[in-house]
Amino acid sequence: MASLGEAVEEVSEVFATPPWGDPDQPPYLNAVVLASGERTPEEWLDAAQAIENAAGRVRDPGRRFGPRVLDVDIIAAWDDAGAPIVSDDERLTLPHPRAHLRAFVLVPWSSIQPEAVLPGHGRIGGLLTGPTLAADAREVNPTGQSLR
Ligand SMILES: Nc1ncnc2c1ncn2[C@@H]1O[C@H](COP(=O)(O)OP(=O)(O)OP(=O)(O)O)[C@@H](O)[C@H]1O
Ligand SMILES: Nc1nc2c(c(=O)[nH]1)N=C(CO)CN2
Repeated sequence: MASLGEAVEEVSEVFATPPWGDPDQPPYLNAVVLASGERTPEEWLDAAQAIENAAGRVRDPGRRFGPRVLDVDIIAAWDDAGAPIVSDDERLTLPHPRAHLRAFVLVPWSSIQPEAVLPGHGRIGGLLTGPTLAADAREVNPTGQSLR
């Protein structure tokens, strides 16, 4: 967080979440950060990966959704005019291709920006109360902890 400095606008509290995609691992701790600034989306990804590397992130190619010490994803980005940035690039896909399936992303995001829209998928409140995610959302629990 300190490395993002004044770019940070809002930070959700930390939520305890059941592991998604690979159940044989402990619960995760997830939070969402809203940030702004002059960085391009690729520069935000560079910053995210630098934070992961500094935390000692090691990738296990045999375990796609396995445990990790820290994972920082770019969920969505908007240009200066407020238009969503869309990218099919493998290095940076925007919006994040699995964000709409993940209560562990949408519940923390909703807690700091309840009216937010995930580009291409609609209001996050609608996603969270829909048939796919409502049950998952009930298992995302606030911890009272803060990243700040
Ligand atoms: N929106 C994005 N945010 C973060 N990484 C992305 C994004 N789009 C593509 N990538 C690429 O995905 C690669 C794998 O990232 P990572 O290891 O964090 O995936 P993961 O966290 O295991 O899975 P997931 O992407 O489903 O959360 C990164 O090297 C990065 O270049
Ligand atoms: N609850 C939860 N599950 C996950 C998470 C995560 O951040 N939270 N990240 C993953 C890697 O993409 C795989 N599964």
